[in-house]
Amino acid sequence: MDSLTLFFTGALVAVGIYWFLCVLGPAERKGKRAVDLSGGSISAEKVQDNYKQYWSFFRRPKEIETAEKVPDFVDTFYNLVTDIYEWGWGQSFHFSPSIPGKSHKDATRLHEEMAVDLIQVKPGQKILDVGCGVGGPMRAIASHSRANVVGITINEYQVNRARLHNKKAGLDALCEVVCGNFLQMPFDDNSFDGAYSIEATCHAPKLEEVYAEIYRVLKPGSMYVSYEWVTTEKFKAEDDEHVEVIQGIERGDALPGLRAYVDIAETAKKVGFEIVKEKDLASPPAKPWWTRLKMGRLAYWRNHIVVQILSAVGVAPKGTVDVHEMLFKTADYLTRGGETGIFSPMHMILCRKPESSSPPPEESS
Ligand SMILES: C=C(CC[C@@H](C)[C@H]1CC[C@H]2C3=CC[C@H]4[C@H](C)[C@@H](O)CC[C@]4(C)[C@H]3CC[C@]12C)C(C)C
Ligand SMILES: C[S@@+](CC[C@H](N)C(=O)[O-])C[C@H]1O[C@@H](n2cnc3c(N)ncnc32)[C@H](O)[C@@H]1O
Repeated sequence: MDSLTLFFTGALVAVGIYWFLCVLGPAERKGKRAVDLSGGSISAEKVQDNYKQYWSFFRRPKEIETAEKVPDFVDTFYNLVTDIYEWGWGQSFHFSPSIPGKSHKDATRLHEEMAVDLIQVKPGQKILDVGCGVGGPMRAIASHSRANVVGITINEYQVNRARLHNKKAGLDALCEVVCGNFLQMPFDDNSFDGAYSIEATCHAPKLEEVYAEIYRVLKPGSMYVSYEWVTTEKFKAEDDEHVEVIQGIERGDALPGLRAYVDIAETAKKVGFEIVKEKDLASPPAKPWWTRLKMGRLAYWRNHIVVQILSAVGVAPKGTVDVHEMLFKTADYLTRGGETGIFSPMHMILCRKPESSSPPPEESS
């Protein structure tokens, strides 16, 4: 073996060890390894077709006419992305402002705890997590508040992941997960002491429908807080670059059209809520939420190579490469949305269901 061959063999072994330790290793601790990437509840051979269907549906979010089909496509989206999210981001599928001196993990947890502090629940009370993902926020919130949390998600694969994580964390006595549509929830009227949604109701084709459902299941006098995805006052519909960024965010995140920040409180009032507080948690002095996305760019390239190799050797389903590429591009649109200030993923609204709840005013036709 000449010295050049020896050098390249050594370099390959070193890269292999680096991948094993730095790529597969840390992900394992988060609960998902690259070699376990799947299409959620979709069988491996159908992942590519499902991705194509998803893409043709959400390519033009503003033109989605059949609102009834949205939850099904959102379900498909989460089958396609859940493992990649867990592998590359962790168990909390949302953003949080950066906090100097704190890790992403701590900043995420503090953002979640703030939600439950705002709705002022007591230990033992029952609260609802609307669009709970694999339950990262639910576990942080249950540990912090000692309230009983019931989470709902449309995606069955996430239900199984969340239940597994709850059990592993020893929190299954406090945390329950239900598979269902948040537009028609399988819960009784006036049955929860509080509710929260973290970056989830943006998937509802009509915000009014999900807010009305949350209002229905809350006990009178109890509170609901939501972190909403919105376009801010800086967004100008006549600016082509703004439109490109917002459409990029909608396509890559299964959104049937982003809402303007002014619509949030209007909709909450319309279904009967009193508005207690409203604040864009992304605005200064909060530190940028998108730095975590920017810092990950090098890791995304590395991940892309890993996904390509795993897909080529048949470990990851065909189509995983397309999904990963879509997320790669989405990360860029989200970063541009943050840097330009035209988009916020954390427009916070805190509402109360009045003590004596008269039915909300009828829509005039
Ligand atoms: C609230 C929603 C999801 C928000 C975020 C949790 C996700 C939005 C974009 C996702 C990602 C983009 C790039 C991926 C990267 C290419 C890959 O290698 C590792 C995973 C990513 C970082 C991934 C992680 C989750 C996001 C940041 C929406 C859907 C309403
Ligand atoms: C971006 S994830 C956020 C998850 C979680 N809140 C978190 O922060 O980790 C959005 C969640 O909303 C859920 N969702 C979207 N549309 C839904 C619907 N119609 N009914 C129930 N859940 C839905 C998705 O399944 C997913 O779990």
